[in-house]
Amino acid sequence: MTLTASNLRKTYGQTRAVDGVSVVLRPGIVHAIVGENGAGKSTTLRMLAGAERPDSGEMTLDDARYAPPSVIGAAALGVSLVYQEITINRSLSVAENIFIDRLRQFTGRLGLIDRRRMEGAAQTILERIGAQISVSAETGRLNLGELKCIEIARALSTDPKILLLDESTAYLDHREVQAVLRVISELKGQGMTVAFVSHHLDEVIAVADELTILKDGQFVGTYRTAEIEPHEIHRRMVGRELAKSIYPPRPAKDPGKAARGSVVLEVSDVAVGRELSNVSLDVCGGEILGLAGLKGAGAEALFAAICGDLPMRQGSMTLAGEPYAPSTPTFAWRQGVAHLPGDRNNEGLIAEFSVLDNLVMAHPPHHGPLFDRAAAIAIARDLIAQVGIKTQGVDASCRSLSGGNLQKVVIGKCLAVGPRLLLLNNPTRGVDVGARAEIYRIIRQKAAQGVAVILSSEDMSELIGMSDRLLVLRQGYVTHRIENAADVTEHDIIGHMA
Ligand SMILES: Nc1ncnc2c1ncn2[C@@H]1O[C@H](COP(=O)(O)OP(=O)(O)OP(=O)(O)O)[C@@H](O)[C@H]1O
Repeated sequence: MTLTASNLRKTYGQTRAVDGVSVVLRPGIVHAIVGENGAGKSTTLRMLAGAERPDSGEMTLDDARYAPPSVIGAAALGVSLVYQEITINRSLSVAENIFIDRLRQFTGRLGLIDRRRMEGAAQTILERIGAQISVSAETGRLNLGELKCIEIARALSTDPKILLLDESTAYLDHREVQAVLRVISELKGQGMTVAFVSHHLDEVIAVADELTILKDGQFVGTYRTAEIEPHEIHRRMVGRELAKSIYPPRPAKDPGKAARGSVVLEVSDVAVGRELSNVSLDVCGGEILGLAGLKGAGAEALFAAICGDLPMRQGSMTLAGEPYAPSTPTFAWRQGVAHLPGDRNNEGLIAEFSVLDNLVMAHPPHHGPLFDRAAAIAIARDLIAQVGIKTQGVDASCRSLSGGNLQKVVIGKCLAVGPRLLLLNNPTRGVDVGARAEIYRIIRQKAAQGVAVILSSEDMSELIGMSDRLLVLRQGYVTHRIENAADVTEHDIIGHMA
């Protein structure tokens, strides 16, 4: 099926989210849509999938007028969307979520759902995308990557002719990304029409035949991937040439100084639930310690213990040499331990609140007992400029921000507390390449100012580019320690992860 969109426009209040975008999605062709945060990519996909109505513009599906009234209406015509944000109902099982709109197809004569048949069908789709998830699992216990796999499975379950994926790989670990890219190539081989949004150009180059670049809501152009150089894609997306490496240089070693600063956090023989066992590590001021591992390998449990979200089952910690056993996240924040969680929507911020409220929430400035709004505005403006948040203003609701800009708000919130320890879980998830370089610069700068940083990431090149030392976690244990991350390759790390 061919989906053609011409001159689409969509405005939200003062914001022209999409302004004159045209795109043609053809069978057997994988089409990437790329652009900076807030460029209009999600809005474009949402219009193609019936989740938003364009203010103007035309769409056709195989030459027939196409104006889907809803996502369900679009799915009935063969167009299926995987949203950027997680939409799983956590009170339902994996299989129920996959078939949420079509449970009736598994209902027998007595009105009972044939669970075995439904779970078998769910299992087949999950295996197809390489996801190792039990179909009867409670979704409340699953991690973000697993939830994303369920959403992709749900989109595939309607047997679509056109599949639209909005940053679906952002939540996946290395193994899952490879599996999803394989599925995309496979679907292409079967003649399916696929469009996807990604901030990772290596993924675009690996699977996309064509790409459309958007900038500030406007159409820049459509190109054949084989005929455009990566630096040219960047230049047209960002409007300037990007530096060769987006990672700032590691600080030069001063031979007169000790190899490492003083220890900020020491973790000794710590165990957390079933997810983490006998882990010992330390991180010094000025240092970035990277944590590599597949989903559920233990990094999230370790962060949860350090930020007071989960109790330790065993072991002890010290912070700046003092015994440290945080009982709540608030206690940890007050000790200068800032945590950027993997799930920005449920743990990182309150979407209904303004950008300002979210930025200063962890450490509100006050004047005596009263909230100091003037100081809060000054802090928020400074952070908006520092991290490059695209917003209508400090009082705009976070609901009006694009995904990457929401991520930048959570980063700003961490910086606002003046941390001595920064726990970063996939800090640049959904952030465009230009802004990523800026965030890396800020992280390096904080380290240079003496902050200790622990970076957990599913992006291997980010881990290698940013870390000074690296630990590899597997099934809750540290399986490998790399003293000099500058000397390591992705291949070396992956070998210790699986
Ligand atoms: N519901 C909304 N209300 C107000 N503004 C919105 C809404 N949805 C999107 N916008 C604005 O429209 C613009 C485009 O947003 P969109 O989500 O399409 O960008 P994007 O290219 O997908 O960005 P990202 O890479 O960060 O996900 C942004 O400026 C965003 O703030």
